[in-house]
Amino acid sequence: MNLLLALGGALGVAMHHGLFIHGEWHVQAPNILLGHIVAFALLHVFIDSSLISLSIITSYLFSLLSSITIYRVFFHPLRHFPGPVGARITKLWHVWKVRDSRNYRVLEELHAQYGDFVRTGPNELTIFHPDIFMAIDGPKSNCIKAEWYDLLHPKLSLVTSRVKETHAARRRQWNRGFTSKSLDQYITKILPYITQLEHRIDADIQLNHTSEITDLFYWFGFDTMGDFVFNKSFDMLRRNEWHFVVVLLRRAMSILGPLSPAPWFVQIAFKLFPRVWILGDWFRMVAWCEGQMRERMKLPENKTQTPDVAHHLLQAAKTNTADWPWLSGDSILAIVAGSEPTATTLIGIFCELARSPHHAELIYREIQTVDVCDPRALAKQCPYLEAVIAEALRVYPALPTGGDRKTMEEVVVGGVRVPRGTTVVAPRWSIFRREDSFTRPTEFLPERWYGKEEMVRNRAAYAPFGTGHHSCLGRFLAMDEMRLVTARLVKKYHFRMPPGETGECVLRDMRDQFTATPGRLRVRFELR
Ligand code: HEM
Repeated sequence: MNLLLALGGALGVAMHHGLFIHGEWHVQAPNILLGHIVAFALLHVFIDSSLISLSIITSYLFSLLSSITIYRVFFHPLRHFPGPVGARITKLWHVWKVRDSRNYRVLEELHAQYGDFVRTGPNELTIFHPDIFMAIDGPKSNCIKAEWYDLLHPKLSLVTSRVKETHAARRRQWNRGFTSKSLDQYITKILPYITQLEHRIDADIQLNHTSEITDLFYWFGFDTMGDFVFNKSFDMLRRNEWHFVVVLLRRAMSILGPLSPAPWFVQIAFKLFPRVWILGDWFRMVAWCEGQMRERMKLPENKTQTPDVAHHLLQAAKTNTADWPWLSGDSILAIVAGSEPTATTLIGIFCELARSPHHAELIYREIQTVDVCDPRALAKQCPYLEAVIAEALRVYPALPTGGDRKTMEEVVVGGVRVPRGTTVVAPRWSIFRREDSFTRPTEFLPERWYGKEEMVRNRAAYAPFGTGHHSCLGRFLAMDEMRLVTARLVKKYHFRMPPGETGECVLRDMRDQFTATPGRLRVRFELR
């Protein structure tokens, strides 16, 4: 018996030092879990005494977990970095802390307590230093996307692609859909949705209703992206109701709030329980998107129609079947990447304009002589509008904490050495609110981007669209959308908070699910 117990213990240590300590295991997590369950069951069958088999299993698990804990606390290359003890041992600590999907708040508290470099996981550092964006994504960086991006594994997509060369090749394909010629063509696609948005607001005014602007901006974001990706709008603005697939998508995304800190947990949930609870929503949504892309592939090309983002990807897939597996992952992530961040920023802009109408009046003065359907003219001639958008991107970051990277060699940030193989988190929420980088950082002050530039003390601390080879591909499209929507609505309406509303709940109730989900905003519109 004692020998068997010792063997169980030795196997636990051997599994840790011989296997688990090397490389990544998150994708295999479901198989590891199943493998252990099967091995334990077999042990139980082959050893007559349940007491002996249970003792061996306990001894194995105890020594495996103890070995992991001792290594992580006392011998890990990150052991000298400060951070909560629980976080050093397991990411389950973090999962528990963000069970209400407020990771940006958890990290902000850790920042206040431990400083600019915090060990937030056994192998993870959260870095609040303003140089971090350039260090992990700048031209000299060798960092890759971290384990989190295996979310869709084995599906392929540009956003989740972790191999540098594969990502670069796919990004070249995508770039064809974002040339300046394409962007000009997209304007004709965006404008009808702004008209539909106005119709919704006009209907609210006629009925003397307050507008649910959160819903309206989400509908706008998803309708336009539906058109850009499937050549088919979700039609929510026109129908005045949520589309079931968008509801499924948003419900499924909510799982990323609590589970994002532990990618292995996500793998287990998605692979072992695909039909359980909101996970089923994810798979139904994926199946729907795949169906849309298949239908679209069958349609003959319509030469008179304005090409959209997916047009270029589909053209490539028609001649090269190797591109096929990319299409469904890319379509889903383009919908998510393109609609939610734009909606979040628009909600932030209109929350601030409704709260302090003088911002809207300054924009109104600027747009008097400008064509509000021409984003190029707006960009050139309306610096205050640009400043309002820039400040909204800072105060309402669309990716508050998401975007983890992994160092492939030692990286130095602000004089601190970050070891090779570390997962690095760069939380925009906190970095965009650094006192040493922005004067009065928690206030919405567009003048810091126009007129009072000295209020931006360190430009490196601002990267709302990311930077370098992993930066946002749709940033120019997003900027055009935000310019057009803001200018058109400011030109047509006065707006204010309804009685009893302050707009505070937009940030107070914001959830962090990789992309931000702001709290509810209601605005009272009147025709000018
Ligand atoms: C205000 C609006 C937007 C903001 C703030 C924003 C921000 C970002 C950020 C920070 C990233 C880097 C994510 C990461 O590190 O994983 C990103 C990536 C990306 N964004 Fe956006 N985005 C916006 C709108 C859009 C739009 C309209 C599209 C259109 C399709 C888009 C498409 C993408 C794509 C494809 C990527 C992945 C790029 C890559 O991995 O190479 N985004 N975005």
